[in-house]
Amino acid sequence: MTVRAAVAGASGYAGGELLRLLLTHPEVEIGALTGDSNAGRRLGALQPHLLPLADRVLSETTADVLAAHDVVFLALPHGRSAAVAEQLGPDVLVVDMGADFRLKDAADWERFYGSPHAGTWPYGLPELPGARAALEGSKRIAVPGCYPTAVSLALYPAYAAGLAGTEAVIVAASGTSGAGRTPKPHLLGSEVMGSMSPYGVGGVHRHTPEMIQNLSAAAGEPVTVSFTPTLAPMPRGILATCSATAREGVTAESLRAAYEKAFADEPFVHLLPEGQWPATASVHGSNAVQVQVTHDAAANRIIAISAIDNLTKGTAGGAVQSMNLALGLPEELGLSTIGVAP
Ligand SMILES: NC(=O)C1=CN([C@@H]2O[C@H](COP(=O)(O)OP(=O)(O)OC[C@H]3O[C@@H](n4cnc5c(N)ncnc54)[C@H](OP(=O)(O)O)[C@@H]3O)[C@@H](O)[C@H]2O)C=CC1
Ligand SMILES: CC(=O)N[C@@H](CCC(=O)OP(=O)(O)O)C(=O)O
Repeated sequence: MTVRAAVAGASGYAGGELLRLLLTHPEVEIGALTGDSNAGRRLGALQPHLLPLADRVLSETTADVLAAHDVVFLALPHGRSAAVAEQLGPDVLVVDMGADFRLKDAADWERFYGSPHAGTWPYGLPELPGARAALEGSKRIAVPGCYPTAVSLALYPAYAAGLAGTEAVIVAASGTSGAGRTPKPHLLGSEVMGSMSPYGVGGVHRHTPEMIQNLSAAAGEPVTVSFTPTLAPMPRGILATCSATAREGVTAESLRAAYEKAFADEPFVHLLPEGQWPATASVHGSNAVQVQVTHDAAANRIIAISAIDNLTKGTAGGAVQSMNLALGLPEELGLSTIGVAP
């Protein structure tokens, strides 16, 4: 089976990472590439690391250009996907890497994104309970946000096994590519290098309701999330440090057993050996997720830490993994767990 794939947002970071993966996917042929301000430019001038596509010229992002493909990936800013998606036919597989179709609760969407809710699509985090069944054969996929990917994978086994209290506290560090390619003063090298800084503090970050949605579903009861993101002086990577009160009787051993069971058959999620902790450098450019968990007995808290590459498992790799499931291809096709180090 060869599928023809179009990529909208090919000049951005998420679109560039997606193309890097699609170039080595054995069943994908790369079709139309589109941009906005960069329409008309050669991809080689914008994504020089994608040598085989250097002479491709970006088109305008219109439904006409994107239609007539088997798969359309939308790597566009929030709120831009829905208008394009609604013009694409029901037979086209549409994979939205933005947020437009992630949230189930319309009120949450309106509160955090400030626009009318477009709808909800099957959620592209296959590792969550029940997610694979919803993705298989689907023609619409909502790829998760990068922080919710890291946090949900770190904590869902503890919630699914009934081991964690319902108030999760998360501090996560992200590399600057998480903020996209549009220039902003706080992303200047001189602002970021040699410094770490929090942002979106106090329950206002738009990924908070997405984490609540995932963890509450795993727990079977409402979970609250206190989420503090921080910007780290590195181009890629997320390290999510997550904690919750341990329910009575929880030990490091019972936690480990729950996580071993949850991840036993997962091709991309790796519970590290005891005593070894996740590091962003270990998953650079790979679709792997590193997780470690323990019980802080003195504070009676579960501590779960994950590392992902925000551009790979955090968006483009998750999109390809979900596409594979939707098309009935092997889930791991075109994806690697091999990183780049040092
Ligand atoms: N970066 C990350 O780690 C992650 C990103 N995502 C999501 O992926 C999507 C893209 O993010 P990212 O690549 O980081 O962002 P970038 O800013 O790097 O890229 C944005 C892309 O969208 C295009 N674009 C901008 N405005 C419009 C518009 N009005 N209509 C059509 N196209 C437009 C840009 O085109 P041009 O350059 O030609 O103007 C560019 O190709 C976002 O929804 C983001 O939330 C999800 C998870 C992680
Ligand atoms: C460092 C940084 O700024 N990160 C982005 C997360 C981007 C992302 O993954 O997610 P979306 O698809 O929801 O935009 C942020 O905090 O807004």
